[in-house]
Amino acid sequence: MSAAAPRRRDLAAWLLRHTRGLLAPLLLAIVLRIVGQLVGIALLVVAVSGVIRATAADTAGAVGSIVLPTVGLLVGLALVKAVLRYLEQYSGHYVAFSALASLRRLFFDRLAPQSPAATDGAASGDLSARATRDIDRVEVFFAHTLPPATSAVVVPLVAVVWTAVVVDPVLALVMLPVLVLVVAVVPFLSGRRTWRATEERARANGRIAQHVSDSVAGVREIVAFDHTTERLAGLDRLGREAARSAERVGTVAGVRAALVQVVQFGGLVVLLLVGAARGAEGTVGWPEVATAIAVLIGIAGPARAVDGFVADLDASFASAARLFEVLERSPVVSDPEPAVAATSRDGGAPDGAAVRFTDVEFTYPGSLEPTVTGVTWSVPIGAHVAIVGVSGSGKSTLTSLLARVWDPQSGSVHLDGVDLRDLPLEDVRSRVAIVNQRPFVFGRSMRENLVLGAPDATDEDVASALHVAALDEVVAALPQGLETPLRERGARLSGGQLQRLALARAVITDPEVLVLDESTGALDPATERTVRERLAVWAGGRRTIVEVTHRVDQVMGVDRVLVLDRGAVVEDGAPADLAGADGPFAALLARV
Ligand SMILES: Nc1ncnc2c1ncn2[C@@H]1O[C@H](COP(=O)(O)OP(=O)(O)OP(=O)(O)O)[C@@H](O)[C@H]1O
Repeated sequence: MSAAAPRRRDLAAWLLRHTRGLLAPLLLAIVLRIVGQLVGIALLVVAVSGVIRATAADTAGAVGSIVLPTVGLLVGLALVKAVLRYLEQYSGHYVAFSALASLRRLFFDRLAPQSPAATDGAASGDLSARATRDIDRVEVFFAHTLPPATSAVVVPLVAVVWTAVVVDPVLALVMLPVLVLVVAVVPFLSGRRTWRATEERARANGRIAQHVSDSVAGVREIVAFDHTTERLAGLDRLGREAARSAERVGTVAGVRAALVQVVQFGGLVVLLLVGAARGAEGTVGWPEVATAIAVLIGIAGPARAVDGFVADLDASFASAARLFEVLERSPVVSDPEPAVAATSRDGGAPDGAAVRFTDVEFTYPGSLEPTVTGVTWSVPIGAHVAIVGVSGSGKSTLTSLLARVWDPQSGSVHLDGVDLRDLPLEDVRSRVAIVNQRPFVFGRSMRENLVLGAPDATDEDVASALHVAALDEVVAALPQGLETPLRERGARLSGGQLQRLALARAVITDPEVLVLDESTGALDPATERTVRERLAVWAGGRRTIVEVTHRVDQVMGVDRVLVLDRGAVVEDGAPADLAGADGPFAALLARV
């Protein structure tokens, strides 16, 4: 994760930077709110002054001539306030939801190049919580922070200045400390502790999301191994942790809200006493005192908004910090700078190698030992090579380096004579296709899953890919054929069908290099034979196939075999030669 936790000021600047285009509607929301709240105070003042003037009138006619225009003015102000409120809410939420949409886009945009470091085997539940719940929480920052924060300062100030000028400066002076306490002091009491508890609550919620998503994904194992009680106990424990931090946040928020009330009502009492004293001196009359009280009551709501949003704002910043962590992480691999034009497949390496590893060394982040060490190896264009070796010897890692999922710390990997780091990533992705051990399918139709990497594929391309993967007959037997809906993770497919779909999905992209990472292991021997034969026809000596497998007996027909042991090449040659030698490959064969 990121080195240092960002400060709130940095987070606010960061959020605004990513949503710069929304500043105009945000400003509009602020202005509308300020004007609307001033109109609200005016409503109170007009009503109070109307009542005072009416009580002073001595005839029914005089009362009517005061009340009727006052009521008319009140109705007019109320309508204006209602329209302003609607427009403020509209623009505020327009800003908030547009900001959320762009943060969501940004989240996936930044996450993709961090894969697999940030995603593999990692907290997918926690990541989902960040992409949904945390982004939603940031809404508070846009819709419920800047407008109320600005109006909480501006509206009371305007009202107090108006009181000083129009009503009485001493009464206005009494209001000032109340405002300072309510807007600038009480809401920030115990801020650091609450912020820490809020951050902890956000992290605890992330852990709960992770626990639940693991439990759902692993429900079969949980039931099979009778692990339900332990999972529930784990969930309870996480729930209690989240509740403890929520309680700390809630307690402080409650105390602060009570203090704000005390200060505001205390202010009213003081204003009344000062007003009475000045009334007794004859400096001001009761109408002025009543007007000042109306103003203080009118600004109570806008001023209290600061305390109202501070707790939510903490939660919003805690969520923003969790987003920041993901969005600002460096990508694992990135495009070359300046961008290099994609090389054509006719360019070719001078030595005719489709793939060349030169003294490659690679250590996973956080690992102490290198997983791949000193690997020098090349694969001729059009060859079918196999990588074998015991479990954990680094076979899959080697294919990840070949597809530039990772970059080696030293040495280089060349595709058609060009260092992978000098090729645009898009180019590498389109020229090298990997079929993983655990392919993922989306909850869409079989066709949509098949053409994932080749959205413009024709029916002919689809039919040919299905044929290579020996999936044509399977699809033909399905009542809905290719339109058969699949469930996420391929729940409606057998393991072998899933592998063949993944193979067809790679073949249809017409890659130069096809990497098969134990991707036929779930096929029955007859189907596997068919797939191998068809793949050979498809490759036609032009496309290169790199296959990782444990089934060493199946690789006797390939052109070359690379034997890995603890990340190093221990043998490299034609399978028949290696089988005849008394080396590691022969030893692996003997174990079959
Ligand atoms: N993302 C990762 N982070 C840290 N270590 C990893 C990661 N992926 C794999 N490893 C480690 O690297 C080593 C080689 O793993 P790799 O998957 O490349 O081996 P393999 O030969 O393909 O194994 P298998 O035949 O079991 O699939 C293992 O010790 C593994 O634990």
